[in-house]
Amino acid sequence: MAVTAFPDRSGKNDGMSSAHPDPTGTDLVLPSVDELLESAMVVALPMRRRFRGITVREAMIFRGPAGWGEFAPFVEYDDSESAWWLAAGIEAAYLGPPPPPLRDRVAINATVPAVPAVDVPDVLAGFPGAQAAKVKVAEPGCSLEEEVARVEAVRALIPTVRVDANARWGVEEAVTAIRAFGELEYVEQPCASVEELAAVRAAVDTPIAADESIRRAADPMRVVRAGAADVAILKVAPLGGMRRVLALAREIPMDVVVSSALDTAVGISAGLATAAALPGQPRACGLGTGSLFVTDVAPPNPPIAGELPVARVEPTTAMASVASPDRVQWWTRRLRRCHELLSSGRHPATGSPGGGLSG
Ligand SMILES: O=C(O)CCC(=O)C1=CC=C[C@@H](O)[C@@H]1C(=O)O
Ligand SMILES: [Mg+2]
Repeated sequence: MAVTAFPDRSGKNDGMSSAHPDPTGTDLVLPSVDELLESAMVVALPMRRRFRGITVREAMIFRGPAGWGEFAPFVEYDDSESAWWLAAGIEAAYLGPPPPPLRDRVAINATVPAVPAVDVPDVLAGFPGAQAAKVKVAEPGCSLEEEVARVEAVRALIPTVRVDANARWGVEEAVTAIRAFGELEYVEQPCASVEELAAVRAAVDTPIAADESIRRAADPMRVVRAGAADVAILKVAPLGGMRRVLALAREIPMDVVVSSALDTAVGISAGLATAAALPGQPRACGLGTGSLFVTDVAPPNPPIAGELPVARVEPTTAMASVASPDRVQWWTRRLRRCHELLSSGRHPATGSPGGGLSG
């Protein structure tokens, strides 16, 4: 039973999507939840600034024969969606990174939370040498003028600017904002639906990137078939693992940008290993979010000349803020529920004929 490439997530088909079986597929038996819990640690990482509505990032990491894996779906995600993140963590810990690495360093973009323009230089100082920057916009409570000022403050230091609205605009609002921001590399997920992305894409010259329309979709390829985006943002944890991201990247006829799910250094190492296996000259990846943490599960690893090394990570609890007992219990229960979904063989991340992560 091999680790599959990218099975259809819609649940409508019991087979694979047209993704090619991973040529490096390796047999993998789902470890028991008790085995995972033997090495599991739950951390609560303090963040330098509010990002994605949080100031503390909780995560569970565990060790397997191939290294460390991460299980850190955002706390509001349900078990069915969270099970994809567990599949990714188990792949990293029990299979390790996919071959072949085509590079040993990966260019990363700076990530700018929804900060006032005056704070932008301090934020960018955490991403030395970055040649691109992604700016959070459509922040509740921020005026368009404040967001234009944030984008312009970033562009003054890093000319290649992306923005990410996290699906918060309607079509008209998106078009107005995009025109106000001026020259952008792309706009990530301006609206929620594929249809709205297509409408915005038809109305502006700025390229559109799809993120939530891929990582939170029953069928990640629908945005591609609808011609609703120019760039695909791929995240290892929500999409179920490194091999599934690479299989999806082979399927998608557009540039892909591997980005973080606000992972600890463990999850970031999986993202870097994935980006390192992408053919061609990938754009800068959204894998620099370690700079947003005050402490991580491994020593600080700031980018050098805008790049991060592709390397395994050996966490040390000394570096991390171990979570409180009640949060450890919450994550332990969540792991058990998601593991049950995976071991049932009914979850689309496992058990698909021809392979899969299965019990
Ligand atoms: O892409 C980046 O520069 C960093 C990653 C990033 O922006 C995100 C990580 C996790 C969840 C989201 O808030 C956000 C995104 O939507 O891409
Ligand atoms: Mg995004």
